[in-house]
Amino acid sequence: MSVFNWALEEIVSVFGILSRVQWLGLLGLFVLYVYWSLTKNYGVYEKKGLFSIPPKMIFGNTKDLVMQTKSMIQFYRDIYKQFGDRKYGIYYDGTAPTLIIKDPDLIKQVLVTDFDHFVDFAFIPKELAHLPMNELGLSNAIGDEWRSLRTSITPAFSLKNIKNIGTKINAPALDVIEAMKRCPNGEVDMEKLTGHYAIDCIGRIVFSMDFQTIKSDGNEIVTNGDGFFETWRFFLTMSIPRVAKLFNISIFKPQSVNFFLNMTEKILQGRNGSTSYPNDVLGLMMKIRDQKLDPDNDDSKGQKQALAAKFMTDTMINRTLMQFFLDGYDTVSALLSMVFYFVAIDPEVQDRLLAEIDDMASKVGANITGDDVKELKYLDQVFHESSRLAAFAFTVRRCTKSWKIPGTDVVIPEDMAVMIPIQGLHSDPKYFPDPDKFDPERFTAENKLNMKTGTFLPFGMGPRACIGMQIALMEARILMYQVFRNFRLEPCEKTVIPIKWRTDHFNRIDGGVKLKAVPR
Ligand code: HEM
Repeated sequence: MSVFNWALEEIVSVFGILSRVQWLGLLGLFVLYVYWSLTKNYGVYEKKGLFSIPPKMIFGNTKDLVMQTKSMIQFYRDIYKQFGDRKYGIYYDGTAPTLIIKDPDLIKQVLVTDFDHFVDFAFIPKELAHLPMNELGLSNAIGDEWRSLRTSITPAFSLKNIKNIGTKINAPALDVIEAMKRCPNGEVDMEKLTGHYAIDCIGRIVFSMDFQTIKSDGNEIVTNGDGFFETWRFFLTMSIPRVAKLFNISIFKPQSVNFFLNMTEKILQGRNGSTSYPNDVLGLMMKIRDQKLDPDNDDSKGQKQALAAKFMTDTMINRTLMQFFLDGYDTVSALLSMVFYFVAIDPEVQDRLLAEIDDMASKVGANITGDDVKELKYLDQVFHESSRLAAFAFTVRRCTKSWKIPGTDVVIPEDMAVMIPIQGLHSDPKYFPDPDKFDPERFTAENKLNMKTGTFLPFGMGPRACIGMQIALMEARILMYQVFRNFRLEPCEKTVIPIKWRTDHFNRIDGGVKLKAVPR
């Protein structure tokens, strides 16, 4: 007797009411139901005239991503190409149809003009967004709550308000230089160093504290920052959110989230007794909470202060502080390490960059300020070109109010995800000729004027664009200035050329960024 027959006999003997044939019928119905629920969405939009890539059961179009047979960057570049000259189409994220938009004008419409229809991010499944374990502050807030929160915390991210930001982060940049000098044979691990730098910058900008991550070559802040993201959690919560909800599986590792929440809570409590407001992001958030922003000196929201204060509770301050570690650490480190990689393997670009930096160094030496560094035009070009090639693969909005695709009768319903394939756009020869070439000339002032809006989106676009962009840019400029003022970077034996993107990370490369730093 086969195991199947035996199992059937057992069931029949336990529930002897149904015959073997009836049981088989029930099983058949169950299988049909599962098949129907896994495929019911496939083909719905195709019938309305939208193009799609034929989906596979369960995976939809995401098999290479879920099985990690392609990097995220390559995956989204390939998906984009498969839509050919079409302006949009349907892409299946597992079983869920997602509108993918390729056309820059439509992208602008979704992200800016018709933002009202696409207020929410769809990175986190809706059913998980409001569980206490996934409450992260701004980036998972939705609808009106997001609007009020964003207005409320925006002044805390304004460079006009974070006084002397350049000078504050010059100290960690100089710490990086000292750490580079200590590296045996000048072999530097730029992923590690930029990671430590990003953490120490958060310490200075947000808390006016020296976390000493660079000096100590890593500490528990780094370990917990690295621990936030676990691939299995990400895929499980994204693909089967109901299971994640049932078993209380959070999107980010709870130990890391709790570590940072406890740390920020202690710092906030320590400050709450004082009547002064230190000049840092935490001080600004406290000013917003207490309605103490001064329109004469601060980039404030004037009479909106009372409303802003309503949302700036201590809990929200804590969660926003934690978000600096979640959103402002790995992003900055991954992109900055790639900046150093691209420059190291392109001696001509490096020569030009060094010339510009030397010119500035002859005037200000090591003590560069935020205003000085903004004058380094070629440095900015290099940063932007790096952020074109090493950008996040995509961003995604959730349709919050049904939306008719212009020029068609197709209506995108509430809750459907709309994906903007950033990496596809950044590598489209129509917008960036010879797209694989690292060419900072694309970002001269003149060429930027000719760049089509909606094609270059390393920080997103519209009201929901990255709130930390100016801070990230400042961190990049200061570190680039100090590194190239002191060293020439070259590839070494451990440098991985050509680029091979990791399959388990958004925008890092296999083998990391190991380079040789030659003192100048
Ligand atoms: C190189 C570094 C960074 C990159 C490439 C980056 C990129 C992005 C992108 C692509 C988005 C989505 C935008 C959209 O869909 O339109 C985003 C959102 C966001 N970023 Fe950044 N980011 C960086 C650094 C930072 C920093 C330093 C912070 C500081 C805390 C930060 C905080 C945020 C937040 C809070 C959001 C969500 C905004 C909202 O929900 O309104 N990011 N970022």
